[in-house]
Amino acid sequence: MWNFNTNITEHNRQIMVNKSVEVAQIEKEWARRANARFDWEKLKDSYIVRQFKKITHIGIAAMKDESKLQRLNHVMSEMEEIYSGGKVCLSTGDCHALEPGLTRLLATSRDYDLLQEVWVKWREVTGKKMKNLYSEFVELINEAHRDGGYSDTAAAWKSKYESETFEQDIEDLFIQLGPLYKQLHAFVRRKLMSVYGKDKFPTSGHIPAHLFGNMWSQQWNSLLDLLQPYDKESVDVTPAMKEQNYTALKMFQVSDEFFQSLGMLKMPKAFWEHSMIEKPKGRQVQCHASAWNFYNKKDFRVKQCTDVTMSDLITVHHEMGHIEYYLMYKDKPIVFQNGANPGFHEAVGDVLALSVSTPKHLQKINLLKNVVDDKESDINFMLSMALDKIAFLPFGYLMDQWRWSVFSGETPPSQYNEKWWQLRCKYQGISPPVMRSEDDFDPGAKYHIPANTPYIRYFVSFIIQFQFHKALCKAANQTGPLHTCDIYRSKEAGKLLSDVLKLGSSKPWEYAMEKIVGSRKMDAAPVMEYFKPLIDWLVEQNSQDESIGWEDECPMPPTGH
Ligand SMILES: O=C(CCC(O)(O)[C@H](Cc1ccccc1)NC(=O)c1ccccc1)N[C@@H](Cc1c[nH]c2ccccc12)C(=O)O
Ligand SMILES: [Zn+2]
Repeated sequence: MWNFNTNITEHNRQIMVNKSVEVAQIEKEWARRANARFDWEKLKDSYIVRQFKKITHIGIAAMKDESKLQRLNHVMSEMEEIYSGGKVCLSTGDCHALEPGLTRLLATSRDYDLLQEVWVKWREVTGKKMKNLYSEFVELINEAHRDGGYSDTAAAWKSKYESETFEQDIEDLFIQLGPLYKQLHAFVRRKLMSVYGKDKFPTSGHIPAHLFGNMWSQQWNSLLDLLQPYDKESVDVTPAMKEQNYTALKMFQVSDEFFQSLGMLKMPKAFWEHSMIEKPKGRQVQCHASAWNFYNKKDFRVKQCTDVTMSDLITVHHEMGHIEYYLMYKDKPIVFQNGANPGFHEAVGDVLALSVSTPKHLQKINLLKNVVDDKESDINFMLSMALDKIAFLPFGYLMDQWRWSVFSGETPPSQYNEKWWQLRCKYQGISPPVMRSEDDFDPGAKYHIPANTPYIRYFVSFIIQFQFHKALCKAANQTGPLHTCDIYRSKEAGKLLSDVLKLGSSKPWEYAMEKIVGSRKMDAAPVMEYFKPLIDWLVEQNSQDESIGWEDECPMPPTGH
């Protein structure tokens, strides 16, 4: 897997596909033995029962027909290759890959037509090319999970949260945070109208999807220079990082130092020796960031095509959070070497990044100079955080709403793109800049769809990371508003977090949640508390805006163009 992802060749694909079939045989045999020899569900020791449960739930390896498993792995590697090889040639003559070229263009250009060309062409060279592969993939992966005892793939994915009410809980959280998103959406829409002209916006209230500075409109922090309400030093420290000749290595060292300041574990030698932290020249790699566990208690790696930007500094913390979790549970039985639930694994690094992002912390590490502590600076900062964390919520929610409907059969291949845009228009209040059809396959333009990586974990993470942040700030004796808290150097906060990370998946996640935050439920209150001053400010800013919100249905995109 590592070799294929860091050097995509036919040779490495063959090895990877064959290897995964071989590993599946072993997992299947162990699961068979466990079930044949023990009536383990009736055992009294819940710790033992839990281990048996993990041994017998082996994912797609359960596929009975080996040649179908071979085909499934091949189809997945083909989709990943299409995505990672995606290149877009613009009418300017320049050709770019997603990272860093298209990402930089989308983040910095304010040219409506150029942004639209990048948005359309990326979808042509990725999603459009994998539509048939994806429908074959859905059939095969559903068969694999049915062989494993689940009704479909969605049921297998949801089972990781071990909760009958999981879907309802998620929906409740999304509804609870909807008004906050609507306020932010109205504020951003008004500003973008003043930049691009009202005539570029549909009367339905939607915002054209290519104007957010992000390929998927999932995080809007690249728009901060347009949106920052008060003229103060920008909290986007990308210029300072470039000025100080930051390198990818320096960014990882900054993150490593933060973890150590909490008394948490530093990166082992192998991490610094084997990680791929920059895009290599001369070979095709999967640039989407990821953190790898080689299950030998020594070898842990990050693969990231790091760009020297603040956004990537945050992603560095995200990936290091995965590695920190690996290190914390490395001495647990293999079956427990996982997050308490997938959302926990995604939250670790982001929790630290909430502290790193504060102006006072950025000043501590010399990336901001004359930080003033006044209301206007506060609003600027909270807006920048909302463009990352609040803007993300509907996207984090809808990705698997779409996939669950596909796996369950509710959305057939003939409606893949229609269903996708229904959700995008309804939940995000965005619209496609040009006509879409079923020849397109826009979900495939987002890494996690061809990579078959579940996504609701990020929605869960964006909620629980604020619960963790609040609890760690209390442990660090941080008084003052939640959004100003920086847990840097707090050994108490570090211990509170470490003690839970060490559990891995050996205890139900509600137990782990209770150990950190004192309650067993996901709760949006800390998110609301963190953004409270901004919410009041946005409501006041939007009070003249008669049209908060948008119609459920997608508008007709402009013709011509
Ligand atoms: O996809 C990622 C980061 C990649 C990952 O670290 O989550 C990576 C994805 C992956 C999963 C499986 C195979 C290959 C890649 N996940 C891991 O590396 C990972 C590690 C341990 C356990 C589970 C997943 N972030 C999401 C959204 C996101 C969440 N937090 C963020 C912070 C900053 C920027 C983006 C995000 C995105 O880009 O849409
Ligand atoms: Zn992650």
